[in-house]
Amino acid sequence: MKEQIQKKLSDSKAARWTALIIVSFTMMCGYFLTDVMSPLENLLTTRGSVAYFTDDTSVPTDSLLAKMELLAADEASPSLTVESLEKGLQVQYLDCVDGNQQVVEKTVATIASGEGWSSTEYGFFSGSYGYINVFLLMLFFGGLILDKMGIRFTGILSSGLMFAGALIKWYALASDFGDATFLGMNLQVVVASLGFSIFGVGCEISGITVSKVIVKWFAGKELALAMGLQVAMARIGTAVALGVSLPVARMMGEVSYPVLFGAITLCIGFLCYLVYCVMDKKEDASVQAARQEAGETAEEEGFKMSDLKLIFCSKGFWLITLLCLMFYAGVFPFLKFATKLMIFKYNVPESFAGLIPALLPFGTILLTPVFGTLYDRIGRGATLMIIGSVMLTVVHVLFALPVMNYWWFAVVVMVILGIAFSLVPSAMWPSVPKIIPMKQLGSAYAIIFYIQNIGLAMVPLLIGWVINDFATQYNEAGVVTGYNYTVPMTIFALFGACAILISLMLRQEDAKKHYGLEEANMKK
Ligand SMILES: NCCCC[C@H](NC(=O)[C@@H](N)CCCCN)C(=O)O
Repeated sequence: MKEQIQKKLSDSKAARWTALIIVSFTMMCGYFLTDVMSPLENLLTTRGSVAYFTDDTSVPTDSLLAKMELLAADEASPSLTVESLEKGLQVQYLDCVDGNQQVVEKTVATIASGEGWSSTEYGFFSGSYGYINVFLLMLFFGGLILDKMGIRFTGILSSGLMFAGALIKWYALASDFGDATFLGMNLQVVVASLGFSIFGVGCEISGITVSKVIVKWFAGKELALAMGLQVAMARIGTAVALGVSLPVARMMGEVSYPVLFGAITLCIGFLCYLVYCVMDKKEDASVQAARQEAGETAEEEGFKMSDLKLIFCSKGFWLITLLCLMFYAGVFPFLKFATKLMIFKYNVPESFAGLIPALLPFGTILLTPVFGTLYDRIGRGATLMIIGSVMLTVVHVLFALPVMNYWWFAVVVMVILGIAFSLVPSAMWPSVPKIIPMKQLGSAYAIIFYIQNIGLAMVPLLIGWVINDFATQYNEAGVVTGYNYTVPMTIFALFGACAILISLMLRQEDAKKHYGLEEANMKK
């Protein structure tokens, strides 16, 4: 009789890659929503509506109407209103071209309404992703819930929270709050930030859940490649958000439409996670059956609070956590301000400005799995993290330079940042299971994400305030004329410098404790 060996579902290549694609899709939708507002900074911080012309230039409608009135002053022209400006309308107005007053003729492509937020309010809103996670310790509890209640319950809860938060954010942006305030802050900013905070809780808890899902299905197999592919799919979400959000908002004349689209995709992501739960149940059943066949009756011991001690006492764990804080503080918050940086520092036309930051996640889509495979097969994880941190620092120093303000230079620098942003995540995340055992992994990822969220919450707040108070340039009439990005970009470079230091310490610690960070992941 042929001997039958009971196999786990995850031993099937098709099954484990299917599970990966499903959970990665849910995360991709989350990443789309995370950055969907980043390219809209300029529109959000514009007061009143803006007329965009077919030649890709734009003028606030108030100023356009004034310039049109000026030209029509001595003619018996009908009185002009914002409502009379519409798509396809040919307008003539007096404008200063090369120092001379000239009559300019243009065609209106679209009218979009700005929200009139200050840079500080925009920074507050961008950081709100992490407020509940940080101040209500939600990520910490999320890790405990994950280790106690399991992957299925936690994933459903967190993807539901992402969807709910996205709906609140959309409601805030689609509604007119007039001049209403809450605790002295623009009410629209407050409600949008509340939605983004709730979404942030869901997105981060989904992140740790998906990490645990991947370790469950891929441990001892293509772990780093799988993690790299999950991150690559997430980056598609970020890239699409950065690339299409502004054109969509301009076309629809409203900042809320890209968010509505994001909320719809999150609903689909939620449904996908339910499908994964069916697979997860089958995997558990197959593991149970395989154990019984092998005569292993003892159940794996559950998570205990005392297990946290092991995590907190590990120096390697703390170094990875601090590296994560510093490295990510130099990337995700930077993306929130990158589109406006392209417009004002590198003079990129507004409709293309989001495409240059979008190069960053696009590059990582290919490179993260490549570096993941490299780590799986050759090792050198700690060294990859050092190289990535050096590149991050160089990039921000180059962005801080007051010279070389050419669009092609910004493209080159962004590509380098893309390589750095592939190197560090593809080596850092698969290194955590080498330091912390599976049983405490949910809590370990949660603590790392928690500390990382302090950066994701506070850095946009800091940079928004710095741009508002130190980088904005005004003319004598108090009108904003441009921005000087030297100080904000120098702050980002400092995060990179800290990341270099920490990654060097991590390699040293690895050599002492033999975590195996420089060794290959795949067992031959
Ligand atoms: N297996 C862990 C993968 C983590 C990927 C990592 N994500 C994060 O660090 C999140 N805490 C923050 C994501 C913010 C955008 N939603 C990544 O590199 O994206």
